[in-house]
Amino acid sequence: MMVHIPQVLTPEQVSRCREVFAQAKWEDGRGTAGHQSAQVKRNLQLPEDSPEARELGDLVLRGLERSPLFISSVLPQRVFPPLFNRYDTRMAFGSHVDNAIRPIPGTAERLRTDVSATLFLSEPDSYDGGELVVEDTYGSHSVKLPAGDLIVYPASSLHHVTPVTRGVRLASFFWVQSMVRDVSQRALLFDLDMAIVRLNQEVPQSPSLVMLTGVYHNLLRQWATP
Ligand SMILES: O=C(O)CCC(=O)C(=O)O
Ligand SMILES: [Fe+2]
Repeated sequence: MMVHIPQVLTPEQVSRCREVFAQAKWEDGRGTAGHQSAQVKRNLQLPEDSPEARELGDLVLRGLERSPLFISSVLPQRVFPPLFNRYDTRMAFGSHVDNAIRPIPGTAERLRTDVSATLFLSEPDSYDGGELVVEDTYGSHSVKLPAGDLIVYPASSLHHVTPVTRGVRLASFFWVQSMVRDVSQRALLFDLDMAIVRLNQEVPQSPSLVMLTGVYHNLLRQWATP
């Protein structure tokens, strides 16, 4: 299940990110990669514990909290502090699966990565290449979104970023531990939630809304580990 979540950041917030990026010290992205992905990763990142990553990470986290589509599709339990990457011309990230467990920087805790996320921060016409390509059982999906938009996809998916052939691709990326670990259960809850929202618009007083909302919460009660 891939979900496109538009406008998690406003154009002003995207501009603030680019302003900070222009002054920041970037480091080799291989520092946070696992053994296999380090071999195919060619990009730059802001250091995890830098004040820049913390300031911009907070912007992203606040954007996520305001997004009903993010909450409904991901059912977040914990969000990894957002990281930021940059692909200059000729940089790319080959095919890999993200590490299942990640230490949360600055804490003794760890997060299970159920959902992976990329928030695009460069306008699509400012660079060529740099598509995020995600494989699932229905084939491969190529994603390049307007600055400020987010894509979420199962962290279990093989994915890669194609080489940037012109310009610079900037993004935020992070992982989420979901209250519902199983992707097919999450997808069912998301479909049900969207159907309830639609029915509420089409037939606002429908008695079926009460029953369907009950089914939603009772499924969540069975499947969620809050
Ligand atoms: O840059 C992206 O869109 C994805 C980055 C990624 O796959 C990773 O850091 O694991
Ligand atoms: Fe990845």
